[in-house]
Amino acid sequence: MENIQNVLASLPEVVADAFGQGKPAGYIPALSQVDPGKFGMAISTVNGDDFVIGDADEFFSIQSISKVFNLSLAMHYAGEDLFKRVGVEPSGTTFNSLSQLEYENGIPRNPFINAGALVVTDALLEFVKSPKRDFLDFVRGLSNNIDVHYDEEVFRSEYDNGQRNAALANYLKSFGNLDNHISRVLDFYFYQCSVSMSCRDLARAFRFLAQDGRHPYKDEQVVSRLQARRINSLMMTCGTYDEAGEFAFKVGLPCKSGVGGGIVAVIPGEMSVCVWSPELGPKGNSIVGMEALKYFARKAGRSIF
Ligand SMILES: NC(=O)CC[C@H](N)C(=O)O
Repeated sequence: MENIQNVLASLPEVVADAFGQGKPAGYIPALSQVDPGKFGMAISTVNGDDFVIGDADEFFSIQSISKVFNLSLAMHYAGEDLFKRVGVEPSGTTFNSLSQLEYENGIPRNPFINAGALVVTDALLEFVKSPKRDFLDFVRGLSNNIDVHYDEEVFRSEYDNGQRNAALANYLKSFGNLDNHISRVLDFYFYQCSVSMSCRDLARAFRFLAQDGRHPYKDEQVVSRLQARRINSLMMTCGTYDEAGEFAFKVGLPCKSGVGGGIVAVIPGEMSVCVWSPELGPKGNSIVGMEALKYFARKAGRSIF
């Protein structure tokens, strides 16, 4: 493989034309204020090496990337039972779609659309004593960075504009697929989305998925080997919503995106990669981020296919 740092160094030029085609998320006002020209990328290898470029050490809102942490914790505690309440099929709909829930009787298609993440959040609440603290500690441990924090302004902004998520939660509750009070589930869900991390933090934190579930900094399993494989498979088929086919086609790696403009990709057995650039395409995924991953995967000769 061509030297990783060289591939990274060539990226800003490669992705230059992709800027200006999308917009930062507008429906969460705090996110629309982020500088659209930001670009960073980080790689964390299973040997413990980091490679970074651009704004890779700047904090940004992880948004739906948090759904992987949420799912990992819930799978760790609840095991197989979780999948009685949430499916493992791609949805082919937007991440915050309501319509499927009605004809599929309140069982969300997968854990990475908002409805699915709300169910997983509800399940996780059964196992954690101090949900917010435990979640933040978990993510800080995975990234080995105590400075990882939650952003109060983003949280407020989400809460004040969270009518669609509230509708999803109410709908799930009406089908009996939420045990906890709706406001408790939403509060914890918005908290998870409001965590701020850098590309370097996220690349490090996702390394457990590149190394069979082993914690990147502790001598323990985050999830079992089989669970790590399953999480990767869900990222591949559902991690970028109704653009998952396009990602499989063009990038060929398990990916998880967030409307903060971050995308994390996993190369099992080798490394995890995080790219960040806030301008989103119509499906809610970073346009520049996708271009960067496409180039990286091709140049580095990596794909799971
Ligand atoms: N795709 C995303 O990143 C969506 C997360 C966002 N907090 C929401 O619930 O709408």
